[in-house]
Amino acid sequence: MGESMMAFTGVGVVSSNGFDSRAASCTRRRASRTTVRMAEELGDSTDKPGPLSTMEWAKVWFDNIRQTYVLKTEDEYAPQASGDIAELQGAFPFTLYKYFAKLGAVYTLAFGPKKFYVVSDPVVAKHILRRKSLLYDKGMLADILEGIMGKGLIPADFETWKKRRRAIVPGFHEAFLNRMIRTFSDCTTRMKSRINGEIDRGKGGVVLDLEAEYCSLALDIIGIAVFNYDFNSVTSMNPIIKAVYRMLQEAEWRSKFLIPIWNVEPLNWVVPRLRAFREDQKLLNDTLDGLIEQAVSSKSSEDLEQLVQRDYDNVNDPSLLRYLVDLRGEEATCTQLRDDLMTMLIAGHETTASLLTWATYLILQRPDLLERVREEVDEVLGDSDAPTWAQLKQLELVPRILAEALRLYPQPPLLIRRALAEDTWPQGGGSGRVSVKRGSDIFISVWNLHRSPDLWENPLEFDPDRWTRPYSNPAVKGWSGLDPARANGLFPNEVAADFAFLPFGGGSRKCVGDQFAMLESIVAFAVAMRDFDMVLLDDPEQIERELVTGATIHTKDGLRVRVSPRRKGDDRAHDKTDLSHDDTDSKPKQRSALENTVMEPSTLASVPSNSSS
Ligand code: HEM
Repeated sequence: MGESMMAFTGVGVVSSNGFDSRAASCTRRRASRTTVRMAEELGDSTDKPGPLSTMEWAKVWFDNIRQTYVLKTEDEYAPQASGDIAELQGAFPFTLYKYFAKLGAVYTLAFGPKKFYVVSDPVVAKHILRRKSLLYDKGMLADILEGIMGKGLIPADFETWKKRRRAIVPGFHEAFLNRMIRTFSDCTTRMKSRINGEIDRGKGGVVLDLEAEYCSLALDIIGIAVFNYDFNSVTSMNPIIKAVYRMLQEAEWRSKFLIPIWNVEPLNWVVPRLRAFREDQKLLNDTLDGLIEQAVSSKSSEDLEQLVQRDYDNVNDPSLLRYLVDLRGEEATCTQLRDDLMTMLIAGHETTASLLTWATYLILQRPDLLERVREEVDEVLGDSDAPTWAQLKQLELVPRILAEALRLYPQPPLLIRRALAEDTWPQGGGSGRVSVKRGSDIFISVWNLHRSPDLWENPLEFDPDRWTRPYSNPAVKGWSGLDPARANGLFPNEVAADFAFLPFGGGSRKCVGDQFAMLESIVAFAVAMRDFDMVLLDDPEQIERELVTGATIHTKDGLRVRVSPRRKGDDRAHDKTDLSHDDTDSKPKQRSALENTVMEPSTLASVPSNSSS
């Protein structure tokens, strides 16, 4: 099934992922606040119902088959989409948008014994992700990822998740993030030097696949941040890097595969693909085990308060592994630590690379915005390759561009949940209140939410300045609209748009690495835009037509860009072809490409105005 897997603190800024990283002296209060906050995020449900038994599953599937194929009746509450399953493979999230236009903000899809609710409504999304989060788990996503991430945060059972989340979230404290800014700039500088080397060899310009460049950059950064291991994939390739890439591809492939054949143990030794995966997994596990053993052998048990006061500028190993091993009171087995690390490696790698890819793709079609970005970055960072947190906080347009890239290309485009108890959803913009049974599978379509004409002005337009203008639609009952004043931090998040914008999810399962990822992307994007002139070589309309998706959204064959050193002022006045796809005309080109990809505006107009009833 083509569903997807998947998910700033400054001094005095409260992080939205459950951790308030104020001054170090507040640490004890902060630790208990993490627990309180977590309780709040778990919503107003009281107990977490357990997973379904085999007998319960048999009944759910029997009822689905009976309703869909024997009685041929629709769900009592939500319209049902009918379509060719082949149409859904590969382009699944985008196809869901077409059905959204026809059927509204909540509808169902049926395949064999399976039935899915597709939700494109911010009020219902908030209900599921935040208000009643205890009534839902990750369902199919956990089934798919367990073989890769074990009991890491994404597929873990509830008790393990609660314990590990409580340990991991405070690990992204201010001193750690501050130290990571140095890692972001060091790795970005390394990428820059390599590109400059290629440019020199190419006599002034070179054609690069920027998607691959950003992928290497993000891998190097996450390796250092999570387990203090430098893959150095920006400049080299070795068996471990290859194994990581194949593991990521496997996670992506499994997320699209209908039958979980990898759960049939003997097949893992017979099917070549699964056998190769096992070998990669062993290589990677051995490497991680070695790093974990090393960390454990030099363990220095400390309280959270002491850990966040460490002099991160001077420690040899600033990694999350070091923090998790040293954290007193949350001791974990080596296997658990490995699962934690593997989960963060996978969750934090391609997501960030995709964000950088799409932000670059979008800005290269808007020379007017590129000029503004360069003005901002020149003014705030000057020529520095080592920005400070204080400088990063002064950037305004860059974070808005990244937020807008995440709006148009959310990573992942779908969030997956399963109802563990009967529940009735609020009306929101839908045509009526929907009741779901225990065992119902749900896709929250972030792609649809982010492009809904009910929730955004000119939803398909790349308009980073929208994040400065309030927007509301009283017809979507219970939705408080976009209010830039609610964006409490360096970038607009789900709170600013009241769950119409879910770049990092929301509620108790919200991304733990949101601020890390945004800081990383701000550094890399700002430096790349400041220092290079780039020309998009492929036709944006074709790129849009051929989007590929799994856990993240990719171009079909990479983002081909001609890169040369940035020419400033007079130099550039002599040659106007270096800035972007077509910089002779500063009118936005973005809109038409986006419109052609997914849905005609006329179709959009026919989206039932969910809002009226
Ligand atoms: C631009 C980059 C990123 C994006 C767009 C992103 C997006 C997301 C989203 C949407 C979720 C929620 C999934 C759900 O509710 O089902 C999530 C969860 C998660 N993310 Fe991220 N993420 C990014 C970077 C990172 C990084 C850098 C890390 C780690 C260093 C990370 C670690 C995680 C983990 C562990 C979870 C699971 C949390 C839980 O279930 O408690 N992510 N991410």
